Amino acid sequence: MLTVEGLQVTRGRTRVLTDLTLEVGAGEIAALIGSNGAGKTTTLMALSGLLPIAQGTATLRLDGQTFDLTRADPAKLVRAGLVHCPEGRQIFTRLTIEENLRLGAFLNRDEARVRALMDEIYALFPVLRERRHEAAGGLSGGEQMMLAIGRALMGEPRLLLLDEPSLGLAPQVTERIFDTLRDLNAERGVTLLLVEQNAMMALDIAHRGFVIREGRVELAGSGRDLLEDPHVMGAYLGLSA
Ligand SMILES: Nc1ncnc2c1ncn2[C@@H]1O[C@H](COP(=O)(O)OP(=O)(O)OP(=O)(O)O)[C@@H](O)[C@H]1O
Repeated sequence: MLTVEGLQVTRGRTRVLTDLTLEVGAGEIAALIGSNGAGKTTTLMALSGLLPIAQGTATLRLDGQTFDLTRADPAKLVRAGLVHCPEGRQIFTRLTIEENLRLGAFLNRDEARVRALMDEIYALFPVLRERRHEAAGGLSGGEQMMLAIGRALMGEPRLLLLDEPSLGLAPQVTERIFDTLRDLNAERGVTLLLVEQNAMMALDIAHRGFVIREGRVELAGSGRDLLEDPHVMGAYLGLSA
């Protein structure tokens, strides 16, 4: 579904992605892991058109259509099903929960469909329904993450780029979020490309994992293989296996 080869991205004066190559198959959960500053967030931003790609190729294939991510119009990509749930959640704290959700469907003119999507998200995260008319800023960190994921789902993603869903959340809340991600993938067939500091959690649900270091993929393998590789856990992530 997604093929990236030799991707190079510069931020300021730094070439952050030096030569990034990866592949994500339809229906998979793929995880990008690696230490701070390795280039994980930059990868997602480049793929969704938020940062220019200096060199390399990035191709998305959906339903027989091919999109060149190095030059595609971001709105067209969203319409095709590439949705980015950014780092730090980026919800609108003064808007209500429902207003935030609606923003995720800004390209959708079919009100009945928008309502149906919202109902699906409320079924997934009932707390959002209960508080739908409240300002989103009053939600806890975990609830805000649910809202950020919900808003992304309003765009009916086929490929969801998800940046650090566990950021700042308590372990039980992170677990709940990861269970939901696993269900979204297994039951609704949403392909996920996940960036995570919490490598253990991410690799545990991922079909494929990529260890990023200095803007390139240093190691790739199945989630299970990487999880069981003491070299990965020790040398790259500063964790003991
Ligand atoms: N706005 C920016 N301008 C210039 N350089 C930046 C900018 N944002 C990030 N960088 C640099 O890009 C590099 C990679 O950052 P990136 O956010 O992609 O890393 P990451 O792997 O996602 O790590 P983190 O988990 O800390 O976000 C870092 O060296 C960082 O200093």
